[in-house]
Amino acid sequence: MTIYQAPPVATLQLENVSFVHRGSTLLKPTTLQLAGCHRTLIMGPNGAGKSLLMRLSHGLLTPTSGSVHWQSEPPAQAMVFQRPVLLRRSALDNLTYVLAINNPPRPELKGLSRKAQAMSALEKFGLAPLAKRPARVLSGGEQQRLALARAWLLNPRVLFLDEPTSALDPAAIKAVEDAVLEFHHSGTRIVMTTHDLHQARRLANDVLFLHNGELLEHTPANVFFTAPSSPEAGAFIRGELVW
Ligand SMILES: Nc1ncnc2c1ncn2[C@@H]1O[C@H](COP(=O)(O)OP(=O)(O)OP(=O)(O)O)[C@@H](O)[C@H]1O
Repeated sequence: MTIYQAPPVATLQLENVSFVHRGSTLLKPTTLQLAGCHRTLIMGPNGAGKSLLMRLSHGLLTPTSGSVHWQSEPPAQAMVFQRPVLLRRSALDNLTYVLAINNPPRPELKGLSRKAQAMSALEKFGLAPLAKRPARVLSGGEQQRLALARAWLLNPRVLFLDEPTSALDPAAIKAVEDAVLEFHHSGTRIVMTTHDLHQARRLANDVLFLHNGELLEHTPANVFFTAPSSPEAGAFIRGELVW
């Protein structure tokens, strides 16, 4: 059996990154470093700038000022959204499509046809019986697993997830969390937003806490949950209304 050892993940560096839209500063100048293969959870109230920070980090948005860079070659990256964006095709075809435009395959799938690679991803995420079903009629949880299967085929070294479980029931949440842990165990760095404190406690190695477009904390999870340094994070953890 070949054991695939993932190489170290490049460090992401944000230097004074801000985002201004029509005169409003939505993200104040932010400097941070994400090093190592950790699971980083981004938390904060609605409108705090969590998604913005993630989209800027992933390169979907250009900062108004400052710079986003990787300390070596930018790694393969994928992003999973709250509402998965799927093509009007079958579940299987959604995956073969992404394989047709992205190379190379995951090391453990090398030598397999695109269809066989896609089927193996569907099996991995418990979707094989739904392979022929149109992706858009799948349930919310199934669609999210399909989005994760698609991300898995891209073999990302960094996976960004923007509130991937906010519309899901407990069983579907568990399936997504298991998948996140499996990505991480296979050497993928995780960066994820959530509103769910229990989920953050289950998954986080470290936490970024944002409030009103400002990064107030970047701390190891155990410190964040027991001794947050900002009053806003303290109130947020206690479940008090913060905005
Ligand atoms: N591309 C954009 N252009 C202009 N404004 C934006 C853009 N993206 C987000 N915003 C605004 O920036 C603010 C922060 O949005 P963001 O989506 O980052 O918040 P969030 O912390 O993820 O909130 P939620 O928990 O509600 O998802 C909001 O007022 C939003 O309307």
